[in-house]
Amino acid sequence: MHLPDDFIKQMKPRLGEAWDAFEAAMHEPHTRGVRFKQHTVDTQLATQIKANIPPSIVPLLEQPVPWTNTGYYIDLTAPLGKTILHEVGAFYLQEPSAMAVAAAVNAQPGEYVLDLCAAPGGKSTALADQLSGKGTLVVNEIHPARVRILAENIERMGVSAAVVHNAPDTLARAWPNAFDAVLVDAPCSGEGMFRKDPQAIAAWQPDAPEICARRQREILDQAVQLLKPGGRLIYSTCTFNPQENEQMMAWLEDAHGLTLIDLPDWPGWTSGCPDWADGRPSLAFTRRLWPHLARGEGHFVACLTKPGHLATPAAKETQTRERNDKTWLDWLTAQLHEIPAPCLSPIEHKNVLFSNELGHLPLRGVRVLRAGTPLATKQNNRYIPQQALALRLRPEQAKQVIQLDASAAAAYIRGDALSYTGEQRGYALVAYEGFVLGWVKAVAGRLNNLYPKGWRNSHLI
Ligand SMILES: C[S@@+](CC[C@H](N)C(=O)[O-])C[C@H]1O[C@@H](n2cnc3c(N)ncnc32)[C@H](O)[C@@H]1O
Repeated sequence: MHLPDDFIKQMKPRLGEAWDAFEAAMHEPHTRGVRFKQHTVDTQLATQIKANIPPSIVPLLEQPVPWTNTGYYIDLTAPLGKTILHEVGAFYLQEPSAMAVAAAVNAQPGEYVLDLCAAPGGKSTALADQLSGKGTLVVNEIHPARVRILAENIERMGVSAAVVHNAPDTLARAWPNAFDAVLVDAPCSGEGMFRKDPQAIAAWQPDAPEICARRQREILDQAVQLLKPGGRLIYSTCTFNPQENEQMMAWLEDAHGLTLIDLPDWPGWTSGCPDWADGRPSLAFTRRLWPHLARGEGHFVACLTKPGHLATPAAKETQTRERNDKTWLDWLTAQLHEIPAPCLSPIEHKNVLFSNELGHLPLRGVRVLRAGTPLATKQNNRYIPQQALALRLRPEQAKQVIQLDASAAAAYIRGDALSYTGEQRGYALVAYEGFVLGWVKAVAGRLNNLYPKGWRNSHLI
């Protein structure tokens, strides 16, 4: 790997004595990580978390990522992306330093949270875990192809969120002062991706930091409008230069009157460098991960508050066709012990019921890819459950659950019918190692496989 000459020219004088260690680390192999769903975790202690992870995955884990309680380092060759459990959203493969961003957001159940630059969804899926189904999570992506990948990951990970597809200024016009927390995981010059992705090196130009900074200022102008007074703006990049980091935060404090607040001292992270901007002490409240100081590719994270006090949400503006429909509620109650709140009053579109994840946010003026996840298809007043509903559920939430072993789980994901000697009849969830795989319809002697045809796969382990 050859670092761009102009990158060396820019960074070497800044890093001074630390340059040699940084350069040596940039020639080491990159790091790789996996983040488990919060609901697999019933303790804060990393050593005990492992006990709640699917047994077949445990041997593939190295040590915990120290700044999160749900992440582990994994070997570059660990085939986690090819497993059945990855397919059904038991975990998300994520670059370890990126895992700190959700910790900085620290979303609280009940909050309105916006992930403004969300695709492919690494941080969105972590924010959803923090909200644990209580609150409103909106994930936005401007790029048409990337928003589809985001929606797929939201569905695969069983996330309670609305997926929207807009430029930030459109959202700011539609939803001013609407969010308790807005995450701007900004498009950046990607210097922290150099080890992992040779294309990031090829795409880097000497003026990349300045070009990216211009775009980041435009996004941040809109992000501030979207925040409630007193709300939090979390900003992150995976790049090293100060134009997109400390200098951007100094600009944000001055241009919009926001105030930087101190972030936790995550092990191995350092404070941002005030001297790389105008020396203001508040820049030390930001955090940086350097690859020569901690195991990760590199990240910058900051959290700021908007002046004012958090107020109550704007009045509800109902534009959706909500269904407090008895047949639907009866059907849901017959299937589930515990019904996720957004599933109670779904939105119907072309005979498919979608969970309603937008809370009080009005739909007018916003391009919505999915107001929620598909729950069921309606056919002659009967409901056929959708895969996305299954993936939102924990096995214990359903009235009928059939546990599968590894070979039956593989057969299910392939799309095979499964023989069955049990007593359950009708729709049931099938689960493997504590995670829901999908729906079956149990009849005498057989489980009819409802795993969607387009998802079936014979090559998973
Ligand atoms: C660093 S990536 C986000 C990664 C994501 N948060 C995750 O954790 O998976 C930045 C995203 O911003 C999007 N983006 C690019 N230009 C944008 C703009 N002008 N406004 C908003 N988002 C933009 C990119 O398409 C990209 O998906």
